[in-house]
Amino acid sequence: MDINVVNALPYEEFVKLFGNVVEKCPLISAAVWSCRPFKDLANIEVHIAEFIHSLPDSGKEGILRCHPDLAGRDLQSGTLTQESQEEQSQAGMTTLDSAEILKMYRLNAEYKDRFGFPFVICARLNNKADIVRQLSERLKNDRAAERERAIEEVKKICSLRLRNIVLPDIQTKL
Ligand SMILES: NC(=O)N[C@H]1NC(=O)NC1=O
Repeated sequence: MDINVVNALPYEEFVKLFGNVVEKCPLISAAVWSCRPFKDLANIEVHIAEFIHSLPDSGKEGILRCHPDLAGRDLQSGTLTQESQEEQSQAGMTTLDSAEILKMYRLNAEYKDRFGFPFVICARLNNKADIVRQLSERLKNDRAAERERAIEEVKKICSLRLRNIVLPDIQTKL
């Protein structure tokens, strides 16, 4: 998709297309629409990142709370967004055995107890062993460092989702 096509999209179409590049946060694409014209895809990412970084800590934590747990209840009940379903599937979260599901459940609960928001990681860039290891390691961070770390993961997820929309025929890697 040419950047000129993106720049010509009316607000409603833009939000319909890009509304879930940050999970369940269409407000972000709604805000970024007014930054048009974009130079290129990377420029859309820059505006999204600037918007996220301009938020107070409560806003950043709100973004994190919009993310479903990895291998959590939404996955088990089939209520993930299509993007999240594909990402979790790619990371092997849809084929865990019951012991692995229980382990993820316990680690996710411990993380949420400690930080007050869910563990977020770019599933498409990690396999299940990476995810379990990082969940355990990041539990040792303090809340401020972990908030920033998790927001960096949101930006990676966003970047891959944007590429999937704008460059769907190209195998995308960060
Ligand atoms: N909790 C969490 O990391 N969720 C996600 N990560 C990802 O890549 N897609 C998600 O839904």
